[in-house]
Amino acid sequence: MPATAWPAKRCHVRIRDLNWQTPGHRELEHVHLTAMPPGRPLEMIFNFPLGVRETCGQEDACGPSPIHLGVTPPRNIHLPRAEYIDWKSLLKVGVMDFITSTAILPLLCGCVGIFSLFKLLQRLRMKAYLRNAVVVITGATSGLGRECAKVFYAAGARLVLCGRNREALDELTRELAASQAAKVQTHSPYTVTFDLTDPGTIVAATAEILQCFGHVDVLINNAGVSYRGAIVDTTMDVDKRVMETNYFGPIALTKALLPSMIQRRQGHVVAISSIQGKISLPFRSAYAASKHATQAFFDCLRAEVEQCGIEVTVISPSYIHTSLSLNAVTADGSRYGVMDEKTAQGRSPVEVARDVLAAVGKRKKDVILADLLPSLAVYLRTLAPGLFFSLMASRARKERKSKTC
Ligand SMILES: NC(=O)C1=CN([C@@H]2O[C@H](COP(=O)(O)OP(=O)(O)OC[C@H]3O[C@@H](n4cnc5c(N)ncnc54)[C@H](OP(=O)(O)O)[C@@H]3O)[C@@H](O)[C@H]2O)C=CC1
Ligand SMILES: CCCCCCCCCCCCCCCC(=O)OCC(=O)COP(=O)(O)O
Repeated sequence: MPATAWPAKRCHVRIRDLNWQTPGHRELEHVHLTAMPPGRPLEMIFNFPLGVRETCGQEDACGPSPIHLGVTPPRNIHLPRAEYIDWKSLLKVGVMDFITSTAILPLLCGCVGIFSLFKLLQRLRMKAYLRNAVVVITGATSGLGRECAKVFYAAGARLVLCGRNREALDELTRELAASQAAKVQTHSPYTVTFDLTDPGTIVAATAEILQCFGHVDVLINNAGVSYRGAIVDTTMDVDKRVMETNYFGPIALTKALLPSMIQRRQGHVVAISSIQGKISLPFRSAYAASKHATQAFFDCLRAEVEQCGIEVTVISPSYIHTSLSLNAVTADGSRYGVMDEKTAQGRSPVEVARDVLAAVGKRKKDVILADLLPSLAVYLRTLAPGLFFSLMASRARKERKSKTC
């Protein structure tokens, strides 16, 4: 359509943010340029405002109406080159061309095939790694430890279940024996009772385990206790108790088993830490400190024993629905005894146990098991510490207020 057929009415021309005038100073309104590879005739869509009816060389057009000008834009209409090209449409056409071209389909199929094969091999390797492996789990009487016992049992591991409560360990053993879910050959677990705050019992338990099995393939340091209290009110005995349970106990157990692992040039040490091993929350001082120490110790260990063929995995979960808050110790050493809302809303321990199994099977080094907010908090602590500390201070003010009011 020649330029003379453009609407006689005064309209505005708008191309993205550009206003420009047509030859003869007639203004068009809402002209949209569509796909126009260089050298192709210009196509314009005249989009008249509601209520304005106009004949744009077509029958009574109202609203968007494409007009193929059949000419290149007049010289006195200056449009930047980019405005001539609808990149989206061009990209779509390009991608479709690329996909339907002869090479890409076989290439895509090949990639999917290789990826599936890789995943299959990874699963087989993981299964082989855990089948018949001697796996020691501390804190198996409750929460995450109990669920870990179930998933590692179903994977065919030879379990050593540790805890302070013999009855609870026996009950778990009966439950495992009654479960039918396993697809592989399972092994009746061995149970050992000891208290992580008592170094003597740790040494004796290690000797018992090594005497019975000869070696340990995987040690899962899961047992732990949390804490609720203000630093100013907390006795040193409480700080020590939390550190003994969460830090000194697990490292004593690890050190007791390490020589046999080094001798075999094989073994895997797992630490169930916490997001609070990476960030510190107010009124959790003893717990956060013990988890930070755990993270640091096992990071050092990983570096030191890598050349001996020993793997170290630190797992940092966010809230899990267990008895952790109920069992937490308070500033004066008494049991907190409250199921916190955040704990109750936490992930199911079954799911977390499956993630632990996968992390161990894949020999991961450091795993965060958390939603977006706690994960972001970890990065914020590193990238914008000032902002993170302000957020924590305001959290402390709010929490203190809710306690006193
Ligand atoms: N729940 C959560 O929100 C989160 C938990 N974690 C971590 O997960 C791990 C498991 O805790 P979870 O299952 O949640 O809590 P639970 O309280 O349910 O389980 C804790 C386990 O640790 C054992 N334990 C505690 N003190 C000792 C001790 N002195 N000696 C030997 N065993 C002891 C308990 O044994 P007993 O039955 O004898 O008391 C119990 O089996 C902990 O390390 C915790 O820090 C990490 C992030 C979040
Ligand atoms: C860019 C925006 C970033 C926004 C970040 C805001 C910071 C918000 C703070 C989030 C804190 C998450 C805390 C998670 C704590 C946690 O998961 O702890 C796990 C435990 O070990 C639980 O133990 P507890 O005894 O405390 O129940």
